[in-house]
Amino acid sequence: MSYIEQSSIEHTAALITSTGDQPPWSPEEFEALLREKGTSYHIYHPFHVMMAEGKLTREQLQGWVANRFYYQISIPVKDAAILSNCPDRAIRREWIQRILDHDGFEIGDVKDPGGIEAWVRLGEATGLSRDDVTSLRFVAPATRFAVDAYINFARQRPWQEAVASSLTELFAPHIHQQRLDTWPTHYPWVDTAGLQYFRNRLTQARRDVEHGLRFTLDYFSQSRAMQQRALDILQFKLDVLWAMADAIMLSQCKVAIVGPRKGARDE
Ligand SMILES: O=C(O)c1cc(C(=O)O)c2c(n1)C(=O)C(=O)c1cc(C(=O)O)[nH]c1-2
Repeated sequence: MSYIEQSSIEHTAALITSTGDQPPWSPEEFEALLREKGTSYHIYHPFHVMMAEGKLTREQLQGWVANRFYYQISIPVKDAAILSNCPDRAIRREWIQRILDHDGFEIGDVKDPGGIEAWVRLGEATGLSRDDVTSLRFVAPATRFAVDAYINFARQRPWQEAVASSLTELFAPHIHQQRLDTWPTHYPWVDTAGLQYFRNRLTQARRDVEHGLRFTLDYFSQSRAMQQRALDILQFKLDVLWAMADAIMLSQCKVAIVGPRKGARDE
């Protein structure tokens, strides 16, 4: 059964009322199980391991940045889907900050270009042009499929499930810090000003996850079955990130073996 079939709205309702054989885990046990999922975070994917060890070529690092831009522009769309499904004003007031973080804003004298713009500057710091990044011409088809699965999940599933799917951010500060620590040594040709995106996310991700985790621990604690559902959702999102890394790695291999796809890189 697929993630989505497994979790029809009727099924979610059944999970709430299900007594099951076992009582719910305590909040501490449940949180520990969510955190244990970090063992399959994409920081352990061979492509990210190579990145951290300085083994990527310039073209491979550029390929990662260009592909990841599709994730960057999709995050606020995903967050807008959550807002559109959520009737709870208090949740929406907190959640909307995520869209501002990525899209940026200008309110009176206060301006923030936002995370998407910071990612374009990261691309420029690696030697790509703004158009190389924003045109999406280097994005591999399977990267789109993986990222679109995440957007579709947020559109189609109850907003509480979509909130839980953001919890991979529990593990994100570590990978951002790893890049800040290793890139200047391994990839000295990358302008360090371009690493600002990673610096910004250290605090933003911790704040986001504090909110998302508090909500998930509370909402999904009504039964053991619901807690298991939250763990499965987190696994789905880990798989999205892993699949994205697979897609990026394979697209870089193909470039090396058979040359660029027509319409990409040779333009
Ligand atoms: O660079 C990364 O490895 C990484 C991972 C993740 C994540 O774990 O989902 C996010 C980000 N970065 C990130 O920058 C970001 O803004 C973000 C938002 C979300 C989300 O699910 O809402 N994940 C992530």
